[in-house]
Amino acid sequence: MGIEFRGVTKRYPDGTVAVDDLNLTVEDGSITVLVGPSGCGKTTSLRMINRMVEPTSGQVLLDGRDVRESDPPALRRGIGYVIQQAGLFPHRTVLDNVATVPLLSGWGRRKARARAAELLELVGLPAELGKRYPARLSGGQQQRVGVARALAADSPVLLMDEPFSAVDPVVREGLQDELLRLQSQLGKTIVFVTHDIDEAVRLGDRVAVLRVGGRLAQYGSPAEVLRQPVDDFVASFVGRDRGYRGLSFVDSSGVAVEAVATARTGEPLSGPVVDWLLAVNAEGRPRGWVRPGSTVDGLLTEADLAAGGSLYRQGGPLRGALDAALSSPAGLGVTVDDHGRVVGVVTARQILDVLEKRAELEQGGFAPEVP
Ligand SMILES: Nc1ncnc2c1ncn2[C@@H]1O[C@H](COP(=O)(O)OP(=O)(O)OP(=O)(O)O)[C@@H](O)[C@H]1O
Repeated sequence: MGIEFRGVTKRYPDGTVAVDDLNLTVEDGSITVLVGPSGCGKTTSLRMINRMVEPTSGQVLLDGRDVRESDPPALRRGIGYVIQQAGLFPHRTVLDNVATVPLLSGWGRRKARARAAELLELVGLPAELGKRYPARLSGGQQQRVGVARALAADSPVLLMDEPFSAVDPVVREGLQDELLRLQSQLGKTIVFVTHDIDEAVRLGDRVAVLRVGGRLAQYGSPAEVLRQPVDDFVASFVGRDRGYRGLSFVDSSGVAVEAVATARTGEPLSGPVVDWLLAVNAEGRPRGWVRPGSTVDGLLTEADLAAGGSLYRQGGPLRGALDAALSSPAGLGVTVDDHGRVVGVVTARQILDVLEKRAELEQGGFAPEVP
């Protein structure tokens, strides 16, 4: 179910123009992220979709129909909505929180609770948490309940207003992964508001960058926004290391992975260590590096190793490959397969060469060879 903003302006009674002539199409089944600094009109835009805020002029269309044709309470019941700090009812159990919308929609109590239990499982919460009150959950768990509650409407549209901003960065990453996993199963039309550009590029199929005054600055894929910001505002908003972060959207299959000398932990070394040796365990998974010139008495153990850098999956994003190379004590980024076994290594130099070639092609210097 697509959403379209057509020339939408919102002027609050005190004269504040929160959203100024917004034109934006949210594709069916995609995640569109509204991102921008505080006060740029993200929340106002989101709330005009479910009529919690009415536009001063222009139209918001849901599946081609002006939302003003729908009765607001019915419209809101049919659109999932998740807010910061989950907004759970404190005096209802987790299960009853999630069952709220099905109950409001006239489901019987048993059926609504059964559905709520399924949804808790779907968002990765153990069933026994259903009996608790929200105050007895961690922040991350509360957010999951908030997501489960929004999914209970079983609507094709989900509005999410800074749903993960109150939790710490590690929990937030987990919640983001979970949302992407759910989305790959459910294929909802999601409009997600955040002020965090990293979150925006991680989650969004498309990213709308808004500037203060409620004007759309740029609307495009995460890669476009990072690599081709339309102006200084977008460039500074997406940040200084946007070039590096843009590598998240380039796959590393063009980088030739080279063989690496390895040694097994738990076995003796076969001779003097001249070059860096990658230590692997019996399953072929990397454990760290043996420095050149090291001597090992008896069997190679973890205590003999320099800690390894980050690993990256073969063919995964270039950002991971470059990070693996830069964080490796040997200057060699370790490539692993889907089972975590060593495939080989790459250097930062190889990665930069691939990037330079791409840039030349993109600038139209050379046409790609057609076999
Ligand atoms: N009810 C209101 N009355 C008057 N002005 C409002 C009202 N709600 C929001 N505003 C103003 O409209 C502008 C946009 O607010 P909005 O909450 O949509 O922005 P936002 O991008 O979501 O901000 P934040 O990231 O800080 O939540 C701000 O200047 C805000 O102060």
